Amino acid sequence: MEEVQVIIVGAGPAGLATSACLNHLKISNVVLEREDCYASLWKKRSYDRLKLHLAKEFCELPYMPFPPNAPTYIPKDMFVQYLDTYVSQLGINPKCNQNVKSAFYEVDINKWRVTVENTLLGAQEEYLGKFLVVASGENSVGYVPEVQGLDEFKGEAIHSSKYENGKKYGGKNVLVVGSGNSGMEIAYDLSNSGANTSIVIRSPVHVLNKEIVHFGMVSLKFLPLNIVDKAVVLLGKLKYGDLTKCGIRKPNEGPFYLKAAKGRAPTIDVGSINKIKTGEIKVLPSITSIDGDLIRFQNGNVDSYNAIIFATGYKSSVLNWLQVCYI
Ligand SMILES: NC(=O)C1=CN([C@@H]2O[C@H](COP(=O)(O)OP(=O)(O)OC[C@H]3O[C@@H](n4cnc5c(N)ncnc54)[C@H](OP(=O)(O)O)[C@@H]3O)[C@@H](O)[C@H]2O)C=CC1
Ligand SMILES: O=C(O)C(=O)Cc1c[nH]c2ccccc12
Repeated sequence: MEEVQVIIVGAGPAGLATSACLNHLKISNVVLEREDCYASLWKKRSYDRLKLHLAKEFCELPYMPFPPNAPTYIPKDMFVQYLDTYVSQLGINPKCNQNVKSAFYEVDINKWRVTVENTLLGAQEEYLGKFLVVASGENSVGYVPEVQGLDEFKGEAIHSSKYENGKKYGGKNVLVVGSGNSGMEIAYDLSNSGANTSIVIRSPVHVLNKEIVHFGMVSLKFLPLNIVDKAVVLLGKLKYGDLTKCGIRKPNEGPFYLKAAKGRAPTIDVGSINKIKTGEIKVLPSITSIDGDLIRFQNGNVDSYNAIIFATGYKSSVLNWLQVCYI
């Protein structure tokens, strides 16, 4: 049993940054990580062409700015290098292969008791701490919806977290399901690799580009959110025109409101919108069923596909282990 002031669950950027701040204040802490490395989503479950969508000044962690010569939008590998340097320079010592099974607050001793399975040893370990920080992320477990016939689908079906690049999909009919940032960018990547690409867009979504988002982020320092939302929606309309005829509807609420209130980020266009406009990427409504290699859609379309990439988002795992919630 190890006792510290603060137990941090999750060694992604948020958990690492929390540990760095506590180290700076000389407050004892431990970072527990389920995977065999820190920043596992960045290292193992993100596609090759990924770059941060927000400018570097909005993505740096405490005590370590990006160097002035770093590009404005940091590519994935550079962000991973940055995190490696961060961990070594700020004295962070994440404990990997530590799968948190339960965390509850013991009222008698005023401490959190966290039970962990050491997945290397298969043994159970315990930690006690005055504070618990949940930094296990919103993107913990890939979510794939239930679709009638999916189990017998004749082609390949993967979650977006397993997608690296489009190399092997050239000439294939590929369906991307989901129009969040992963889905839109993967569709673009597939199309660039010569795949006949379609994308399912089932709900309204804001489409902006990174320059408009940057303008919004800077404006938020001076202006209220509803004004910034109006301005960025207008800029989006000037840039892209009316996308409803392409099958992309706009939500009623603004993009920064939706990010702040519901955690839903706008889709940052990296080139897919132009491909949708030219018909290189085909937009489809929800899937109704799958039969062999045939996929049926809500508008009555039926087509044959070689692969499906489910860019349908993630589920948080916190409710699986957090027993008492004082938040
Ligand atoms: N460069 C960057 O900074 C990047 C950042 N990200 C971020 O990572 C996070 C995760 O992104 P992402 O992986 O795109 O996941 P998201 O949760 O953002 O998007 C999931 C998408 O899948 C759709 N969906 C879910 N179930 C179905 C279904 N049954 N049929 C059709 N569509 C469905 C959702 O639609 P609905 O709204 O209808 O549920 C939504 O459009 C986000 O915050 C995103 O912004 C991602 C990629 C790159
Ligand atoms: O990480 C994401 O969800 C992004 O795509 C970048 C992002 C973070 N916060 C935002 C607020 C408005 C627009 C995009 C983002």
